[in-house]
Amino acid sequence: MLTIDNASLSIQGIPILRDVSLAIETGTTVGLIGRNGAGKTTMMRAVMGALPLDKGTIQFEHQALHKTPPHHRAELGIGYLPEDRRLVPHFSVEDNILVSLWATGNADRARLKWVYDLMPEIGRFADRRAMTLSGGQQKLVALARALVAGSNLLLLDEPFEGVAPALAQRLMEVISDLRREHLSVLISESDYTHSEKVVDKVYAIERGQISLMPRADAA
Ligand SMILES: Nc1ncnc2c1ncn2[C@@H]1O[C@H](COP(=O)(O)OP(=O)(O)OP(=O)(O)O)[C@@H](O)[C@H]1O
Repeated sequence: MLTIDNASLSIQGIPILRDVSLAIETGTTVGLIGRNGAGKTTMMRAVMGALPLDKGTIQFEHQALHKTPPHHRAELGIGYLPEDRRLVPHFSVEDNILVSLWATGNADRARLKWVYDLMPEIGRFADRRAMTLSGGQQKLVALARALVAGSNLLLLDEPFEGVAPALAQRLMEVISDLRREHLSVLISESDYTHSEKVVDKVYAIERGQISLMPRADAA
């Protein structure tokens, strides 16, 4: 379970996250919906350890993540799909997928095979350099990289942004299939278009403040 409690964070003295609390129960998929600049990426980066909190805590299982150096995330089974993909252009697709495991010295071939089985289209271009792929294909590769590392928790920052409808549908199928794996997943989106179909609960974020949204089907 991931629990963020009363977390506040500022960048260059400007408050960006204000007293944010959020919980992702193990095996559930949670949405984080907010407009451009609301604080979605900042929140994910705080969980990844790239930005320090001013106050509050981030706990994952029994680990105080806000005190854990960033490179320990792979060991904890935490995978991250950044909004801008961040693939290494000259690396092959497979090396890009495995790069998140190099820090742990654990190039887990079984996990790689599981990802290729989940997304067979990736296996077909595994040897190509990342820079020769389309933007949508690169998004799939970045999701594969997050999945290889993220055996416990996945943070997906706007995975559907700028993706053609057919690929967005495919990404949703892959994310839906993760339910069977008992993975905890956080998906951010600027509106509720895609994630609505795959999430168990949704938080709205606005100017760095977060609230749990009532489910439309709970009325
Ligand atoms: N490095 C930075 N320096 C200054 N301000 C920043 C920095 N990173 C983020 N911010 C500010 O923090 C706020 C939240 O940004 P963030 O990227 O988290 O939003 P977001 O919800 O992910 O938006 P988007 O959908 O546009 O990616 C914005 O007002 C942004 O300008």
